[in-house]
Amino acid sequence: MSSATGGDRGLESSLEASMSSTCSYGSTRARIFKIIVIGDSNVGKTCLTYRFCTSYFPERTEATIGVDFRERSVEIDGEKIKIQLWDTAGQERFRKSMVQHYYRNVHAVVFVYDITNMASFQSLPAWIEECKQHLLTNDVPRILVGNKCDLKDSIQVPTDLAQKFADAHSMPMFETSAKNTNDHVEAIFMTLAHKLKSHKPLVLSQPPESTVELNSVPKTSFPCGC
Ligand SMILES: Nc1nc2c(ncn2[C@@H]2O[C@H](COP(=O)(O)OP(=O)(O)OP(=O)(O)O)[C@@H](O)[C@H]2O)c(=O)[nH]1
Ligand SMILES: [Mg+2]
Repeated sequence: MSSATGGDRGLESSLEASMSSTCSYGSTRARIFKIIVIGDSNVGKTCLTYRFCTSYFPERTEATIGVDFRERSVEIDGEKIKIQLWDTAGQERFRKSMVQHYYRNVHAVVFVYDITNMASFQSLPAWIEECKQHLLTNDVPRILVGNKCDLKDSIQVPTDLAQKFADAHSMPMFETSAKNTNDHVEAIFMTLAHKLKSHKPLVLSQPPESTVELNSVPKTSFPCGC
């Protein structure tokens, strides 16, 4: 895992380098998909990305400062793909200087809210607006994830409300728990990876923005299984 905070030129350069769209596995080139994970502080972005990339739930997390990267290589239909998750800071003071980097060459966006925290759900329009302001069009696949569904007694955001919101924004919606081992975290990111993989780049050696053509996301849902 690597991380970056604002003001560090070295890290900024490595950030730019990490944005290339392919990497080598021996003689094979693998496509890299950059997925940004955004949402309010404390919703569980770091835990979700950990769960997918390491299979573990971190016992203790600190508020993310700037952005952390986690990667996982997967094989889909015989093709090696690198999924690069950008775990962004939810706190305004920890994200300001890095925001312009998040949105460059993004292949997909994961919006996260906490199902036990209505305010985190109500913040979603602001996160969507921020994406718009950074010129992310609706062609970039986006999914909505309600986290912490293991906390059944504290639910504040009903599934049907979240589903309506997701439908209104043409996003698939998933409820999950980074804490529970069998709560779809793997399936959620793999669904996204399948979607990205099915969009063949036009020319592999071009920069990502001109090589990946992405279609709009169908309406699907994946409510909490716990
Ligand atoms: N019960 C439960 N707690 C969770 C879950 N996911 C995260 N948490 C807890 O929620 C708190 C915040 O988790 P983080 O992953 O650090 O939140 P974040 O969204 O990355 O926060 P920022 O980095 O500040 O933006 C931690 O105490 C986690 O242990 C979950 O699925 N269930
Ligand atoms: Mg975090």
